[in-house]
Amino acid sequence: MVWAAPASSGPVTGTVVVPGSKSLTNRHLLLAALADGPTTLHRPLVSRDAELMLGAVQSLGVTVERASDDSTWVLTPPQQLRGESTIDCGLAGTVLRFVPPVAALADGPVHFDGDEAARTRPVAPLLDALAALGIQVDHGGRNTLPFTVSGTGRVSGGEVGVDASASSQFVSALLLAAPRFDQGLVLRHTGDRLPSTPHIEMTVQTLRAAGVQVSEPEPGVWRVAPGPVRGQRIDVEPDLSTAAPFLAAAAATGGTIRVTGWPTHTSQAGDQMRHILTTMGAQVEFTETADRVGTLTVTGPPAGELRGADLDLHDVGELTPVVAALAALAATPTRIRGVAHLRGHETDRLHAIETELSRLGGEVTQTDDGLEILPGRLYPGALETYDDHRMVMFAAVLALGVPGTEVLNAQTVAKTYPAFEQAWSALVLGQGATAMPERGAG
Ligand SMILES: O=C(O)C1=C[C@@H](OP(=O)(O)O)[C@@H](O)[C@H](O)C1
Ligand SMILES: C=C(OP(=O)(O)O)C(=O)O
Repeated sequence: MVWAAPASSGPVTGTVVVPGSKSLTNRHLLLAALADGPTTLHRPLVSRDAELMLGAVQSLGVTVERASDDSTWVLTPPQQLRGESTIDCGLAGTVLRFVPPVAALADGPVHFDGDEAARTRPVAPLLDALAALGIQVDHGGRNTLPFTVSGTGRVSGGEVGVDASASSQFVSALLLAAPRFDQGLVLRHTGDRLPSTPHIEMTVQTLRAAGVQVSEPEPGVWRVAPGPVRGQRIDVEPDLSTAAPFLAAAAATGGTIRVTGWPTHTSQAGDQMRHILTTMGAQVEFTETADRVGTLTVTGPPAGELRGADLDLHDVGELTPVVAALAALAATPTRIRGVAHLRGHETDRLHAIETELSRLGGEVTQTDDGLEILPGRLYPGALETYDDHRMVMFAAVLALGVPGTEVLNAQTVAKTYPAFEQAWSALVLGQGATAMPERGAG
């Protein structure tokens, strides 16, 4: 599908309700498979990545009841996780990395495959760690998809190292399954850098909320005690990284965007947009509206006054495409650092951003670990999106300032937000205040 993404004809203003967090939904779905009773998810993300994780846990024997409007999912784990199954990872890092350690607890072989592009996403350090824990993994020497984990119903656990410099998800994956290992796990990160640490903190908090004992005896070492994982009732937070392009729209156009349901305290990377947008000259306000949630309001500076910035996005790499698009609309240069690992995301994101911004005439240079973006006039063109949902969001933000921009294969945004184009167009064209109707409120 070619999407004619709208340009703004003035300040973009409105109230936005974004869908549930991908990272939280998929952690809770996975833990539901390991739990000692049913788990109820209220307002889960309904998107390709969430459906892939749901399909994965169903293949392992979890039963799922979905409310007709998908506002609630109830998951009941089996007595014994089932082998002889096949898992489609699609292009979801969370499925590719989080499910294999759980598959080792199944009672037979579990086969993994996914999209062509997923075969180039890093997974070898995780497979090596599983092998070091005595789990049989067959990958035909490729060290990537497709591979088979031969579950035997139990994993003894113990101590293991993993080099997670390519993805924090290797650490999260091992920690999430660890309470069900006989001896639990002591995990040591062996690499020199560790990206996306808020996502590891999210894993630790999610485990603790399910009654699991987790400690970090020293930086880069985690200890998970063996024990039950409690089935729970969870209200899934909105996805703050999905909120990022909407907030960017206010910043780029001198408009005002309000996002409701913003958690007061959260481990989500998207929360960092508050700091990034303030640095670039926007005004950011948070008003608590109920217990532990509020409304985040971003008001952009007057047209032409958005500033570039020097930003280390190592901890929040998934924000890079949207921030890069915003930087291209700013009045002064931007440097983005600390995100070399984005070369192993849904696509090589540094290459993708450089190529697509250059296509519109933007001045952008890829560095060892990031991007330098200079202000300048942009011209319309048709932007490739590389099967990457965040490249669709990148293109949407750029298009605000470049009338006539087209976005190719825009439906790939369904990885995390199937209704993104409609919500975005309605907001930018001023037709609707709410980007997504609130489902199953209350
Ligand atoms: O654990 C998670 O839910 C995620 C961790 C991060 O991965 P990397 O550490 O590979 O960047 C992040 O970029 C991704 O969008 C989601
Ligand atoms: C890197 C991302 O996804 P994944 O969970 O597939 O790694 C992302 O959503 O930006």
